[in-house]
Amino acid sequence: MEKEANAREESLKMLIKIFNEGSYSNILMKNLGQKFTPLNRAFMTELIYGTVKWKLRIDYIISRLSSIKVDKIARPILNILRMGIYQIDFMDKVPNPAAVDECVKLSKKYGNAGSVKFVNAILRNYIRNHDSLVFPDKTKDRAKYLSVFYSYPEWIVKRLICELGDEFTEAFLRSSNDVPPLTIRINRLKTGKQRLIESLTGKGIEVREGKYVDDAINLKNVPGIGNLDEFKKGFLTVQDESSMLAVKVLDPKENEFIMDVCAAPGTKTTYIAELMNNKGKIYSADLKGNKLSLIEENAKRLGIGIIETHTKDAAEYDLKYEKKADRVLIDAPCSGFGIMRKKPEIRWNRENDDIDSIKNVQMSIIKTCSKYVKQGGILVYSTCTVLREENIELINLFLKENRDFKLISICDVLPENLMKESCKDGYIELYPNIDDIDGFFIAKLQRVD
Ligand SMILES: C[S@@+](CC[C@H](N)C(=O)[O-])C[C@H]1O[C@@H](n2cnc3c(N)ncnc32)[C@H](O)[C@@H]1O
Repeated sequence: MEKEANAREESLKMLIKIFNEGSYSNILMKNLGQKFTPLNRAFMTELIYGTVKWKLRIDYIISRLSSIKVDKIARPILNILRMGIYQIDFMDKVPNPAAVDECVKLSKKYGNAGSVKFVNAILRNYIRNHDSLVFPDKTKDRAKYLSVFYSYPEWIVKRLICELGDEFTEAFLRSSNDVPPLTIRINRLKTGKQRLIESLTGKGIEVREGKYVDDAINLKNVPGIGNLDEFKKGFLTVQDESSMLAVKVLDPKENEFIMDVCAAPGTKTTYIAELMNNKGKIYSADLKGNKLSLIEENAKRLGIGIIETHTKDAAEYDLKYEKKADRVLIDAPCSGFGIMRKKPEIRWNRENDDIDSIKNVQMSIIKTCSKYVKQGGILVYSTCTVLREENIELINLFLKENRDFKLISICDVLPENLMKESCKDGYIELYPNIDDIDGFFIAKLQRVD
């Protein structure tokens, strides 16, 4: 019990870091180390990710119950309330009285007698009147309703409705709140699929083969992936199938020269190297020099020796590489709306005005790095977002001004069960609600002048 109380307090501290200091939930969880039992880690993971995801809906609930405006409630107390409402609404295993008691205990420590009363009253009131809670009217203001009910900022909902339509947006928002499986990629330089599956199942881990990529395995009941021997020995890498598909579309070959220009932390760079059988050369660069060590550590762990890392702004031209690369991968910085299942705070960290500046960076990068592609060579542009203005619309704008590039079919490199109309036109849009993997965009271009 004592341990569980600590888990709640640590969760509170992490929520304050996420909401008030812009920290990322996955990085905070990774840094927890061995401080908590696997059971408590699982509890904290659900509590933190869940509270972050459902913040807007929870704040709406608080606003209906509280006489104090949500933004006037002291930060720790507000986050205690958020955790309490999340437990009452979503964590069936926590009895409601226990959720209230634990929140009251926390508010004693982080507030005063008034806050204890306040937290107690709001949570008990919510339990009593849970069923009579009224959400915004879905027939009057669809965007507002979707925003509150599924817990996304209204501007994101509006943008999505504009691009994807009403029904599709609702399905997308719903599934972007799901908990995704933990997907890993087998490192075939070091092990085989059967061998890895056997050693993981031998540890009580539930294993299911990937849906689209032969190198993908979905795992359940993993007690901390970084602690597994299989991880330490470099037999696997955590990677979603969408991200693997971008590399499948790039289709790297042994002894080629490949440029991955937005590469950190190197998930795709290292897959490229594995598919090249660790033969050839990979230029792997990122704007943020402090992230290069992640690529280098990953490469070392996986037994890869063909990667050269560089700190480089991909929007700045380097004449040295003009028409030198067999293939260039631009895994562009983007709004990230395709991966909100894994990084729920993305929705709170972006603003409407950010999209235009993101698009400007994407366009500068593609204009610059396309120059590195040799005659007949390949350029793959990918993002982890579903906004078409960052995806196919951006590619079409680029192609208008760059007649020496054309989109080419990707039917030959994708599995049958993923074939979509657009694949023959050289691109694919992936959605969690349709394809059951991260939302992604992948386009394949060839230099043809
Ligand atoms: C989507 S992430 C890349 C993920 C990576 N490809 C992987 O699979 O592990 C985009 C990366 O682009 C980097 N970035 C942002 N702006 C950049 C720029 N102007 N030039 C190069 N890299 C940039 C970010 O630091 C970030 O690491």
